[in-house]
Amino acid sequence: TSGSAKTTPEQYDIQYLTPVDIGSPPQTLNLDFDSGSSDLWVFSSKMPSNSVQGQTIYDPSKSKTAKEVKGASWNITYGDKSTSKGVVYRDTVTVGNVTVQAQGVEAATQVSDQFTRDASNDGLLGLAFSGLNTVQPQQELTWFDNAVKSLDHPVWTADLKYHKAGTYDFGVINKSKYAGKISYVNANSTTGFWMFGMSGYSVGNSTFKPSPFQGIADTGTTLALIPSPIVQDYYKAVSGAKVDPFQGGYVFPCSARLPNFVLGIGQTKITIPGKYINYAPIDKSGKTCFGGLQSDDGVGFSIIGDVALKAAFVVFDATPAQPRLGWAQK
Ligand SMILES: Cc1ccc(-c2noc([C@H]3C[C@@H](O)CN3)n2)cc1F
Repeated sequence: TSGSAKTTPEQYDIQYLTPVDIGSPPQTLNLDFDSGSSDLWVFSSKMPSNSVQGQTIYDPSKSKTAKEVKGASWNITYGDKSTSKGVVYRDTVTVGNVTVQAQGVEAATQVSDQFTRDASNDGLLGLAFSGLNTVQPQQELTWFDNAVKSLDHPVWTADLKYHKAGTYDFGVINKSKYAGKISYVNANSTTGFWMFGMSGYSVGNSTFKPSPFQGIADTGTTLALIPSPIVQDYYKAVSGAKVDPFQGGYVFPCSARLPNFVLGIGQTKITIPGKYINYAPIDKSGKTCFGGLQSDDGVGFSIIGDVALKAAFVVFDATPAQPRLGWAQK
């Protein structure tokens, strides 16, 4: 089998939400597909009502196929320190006409305020490696790891777009979605992440600078967090750019012209258009804007999030002997 699901950006492409059918009859929730984590968790009927503000909840008592996983619990913290936790059911989960029976569905009993405030996000579907799953005493597999046995190929692809809907495909590499050839690099999955090496970068039309660094492909992170010397080099070319400690990174006048940023990955180069890096105004005045490229200081590796991923067609190839990431222009 193979399948395709449309994914739709929230304002400023802060995250992309994808419809998922859970249970029988199907309850459709819009989830944040996150290649940087490995829990499938949802807003649920088990939460206090005041922490549900506009989201769609999963109610296992209304699903004929839901079975509680007795004694199981989960608890997760994301990069921005937001958290959620709860109990576990197994139920039928369908994404883009690919169905998994008895998928671990983690029903939230509590979520932090950042989740409650995001009315369009009904939970997350983790697409990192299952070793990062937080369910105790026994880890659950990700939806993809359960689906892979029935997929034509052990792959899924991300075709995210700037300010418009894209697609996640499972089990197939759709040639109509990219241009030229796909360039593959090995992924180091021992970290549980889709970790890979980049060879260097260039700013605008300048010469390519060899500067090897490691990063993770993270569909759940909005921006691209890369080594600070590279970020410094980029914003040197943006008039009026400066680090604003109160905003937590580089800002610049919204009227500034932003150069393209090129990432060297394997045999290919991915060009991130300057307009993707003019991420969003910091306030309603629209005078000052926040950069889509920021420093990865404090993380330990770079986080190649949506600002970069939306400039490419990305293949997450989970071939057991050697996972790898494929990159193509589009
Ligand atoms: C309110 C909220 C907060 C965080 C996230 C979130 N989703 O994916 C990620 C990144 C960071 C790393 O944790 C794994 N991938 N962060 C989503 C939210 F809706």
